[in-house]
Amino acid sequence: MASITAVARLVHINPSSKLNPSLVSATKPLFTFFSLKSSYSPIVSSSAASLTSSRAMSYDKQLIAAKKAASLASLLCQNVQKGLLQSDVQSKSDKSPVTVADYGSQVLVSFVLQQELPSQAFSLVAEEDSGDLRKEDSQETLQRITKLVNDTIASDGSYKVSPLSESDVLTIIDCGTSEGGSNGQHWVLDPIDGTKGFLRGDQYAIALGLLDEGKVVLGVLACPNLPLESINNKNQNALTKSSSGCLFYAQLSCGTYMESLSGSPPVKVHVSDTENPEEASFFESYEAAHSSHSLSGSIANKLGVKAPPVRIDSQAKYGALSRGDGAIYLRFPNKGYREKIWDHAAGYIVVAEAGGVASDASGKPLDFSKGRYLDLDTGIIVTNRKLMPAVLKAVQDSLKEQALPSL
Ligand SMILES: Nc1ncnc2c1ncn2[C@@H]1O[C@H](COP(=O)(O)OS(=O)(=O)O)[C@@H](OP(=O)(O)O)[C@H]1O
Ligand SMILES: [Mg+2]
Ligand SMILES: [Mg+2]
Ligand SMILES: [Mg+2]
Repeated sequence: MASITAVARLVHINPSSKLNPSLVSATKPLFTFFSLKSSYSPIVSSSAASLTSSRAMSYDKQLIAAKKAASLASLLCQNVQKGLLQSDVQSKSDKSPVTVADYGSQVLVSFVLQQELPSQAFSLVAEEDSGDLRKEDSQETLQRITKLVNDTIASDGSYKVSPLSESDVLTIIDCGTSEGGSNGQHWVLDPIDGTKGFLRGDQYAIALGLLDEGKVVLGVLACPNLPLESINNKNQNALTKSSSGCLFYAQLSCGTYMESLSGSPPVKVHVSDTENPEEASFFESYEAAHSSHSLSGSIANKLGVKAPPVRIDSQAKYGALSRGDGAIYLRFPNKGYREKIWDHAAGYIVVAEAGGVASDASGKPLDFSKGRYLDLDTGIIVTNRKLMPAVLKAVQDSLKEQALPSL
């Protein structure tokens, strides 16, 4: 009952009335015209773009809500990063780190989306769950998250709600357990992508996407430590300059825009249009455990790429690629690793709407309709249309060589 009351209060419905059906996992489209969007293809051709442009306004409200949610979550993350305490970091059962900011960001995004879109069905596929926070020894951490969230909501001032209780916070975190899929609309959230980068004081992103009938139709990437200037390998010292951070956003058939997190006017961005692999610099994960640096090195050699790789954490790589800081993003996790949709959904549409393309190593487009995981062959390649055939060939040749027994 406590959870029903908590969530009911969030959307201003009478707690004594029946639970708003819109709060239960959404599987049906709200309006019939959403289902007409099935013509969307991850590689947006100009004809597909013109076919859908008359309906592209459909996600405007969701975009405004998503930008607000990601911006507020960024504030919380920036405050935590400034004064990171050891007790703010815990280890999840898979040994990956999670911080009070990951949880706080997830609560804020879920809260803002429900506040801003009260009449819409709400389904959220998000990285974090409340399991560890419900353990006895997490009481202090939960208190800290609750205070961080309440302080951030109060500092924003737009929501006249009483402060969230710890139980509200746990309930809201668990709004993120949706399985997603190919029916209806689902938000997809990585509350902090690049937690290791966040802990190092480096790059991280709040990554929020929206799926409609299994396709990504909207994405917002807040990158609080990414400068507005290019971070291409000639300008890597831009990464050490203080900056207000970047907000990238994209809506199906409407292009990709970037503005500063402090609210500068948006600029339309486009991926690099280079056709010459020798001029193309590439991005890869900072963490070698997340993506084979030797394999991408071999691919870059085959392509004749001259510049050294730019290694930064998180989907900030997709943001940087969308504005042409580099031309290729290569990602090759260890065999057996399953990619999650929240690690790519927002970044994917930010790049696709800026004119880029993404595929797995076999050339198949990324498929976000299969639930919480992406089903892929071997790795992820993101680049512009002109370079994709050559990059794909170099990837496949390198993978074949790697599979050969060494003499
Ligand atoms: N073993 C392994 N292989 C591949 N990927 C993994 C692995 N472990 C984790 N992750 C996921 O990587 C997410 C961080 O993104 P990046 O790899 O782009 O960042 S980094 O440069 O490596 O820091 C990171 O996202 P967050 O957990 O949100 O930080 C993970 O989902
Ligand atoms: Mg992630
Ligand atoms: Mg994360
Ligand atoms: Mg994580």
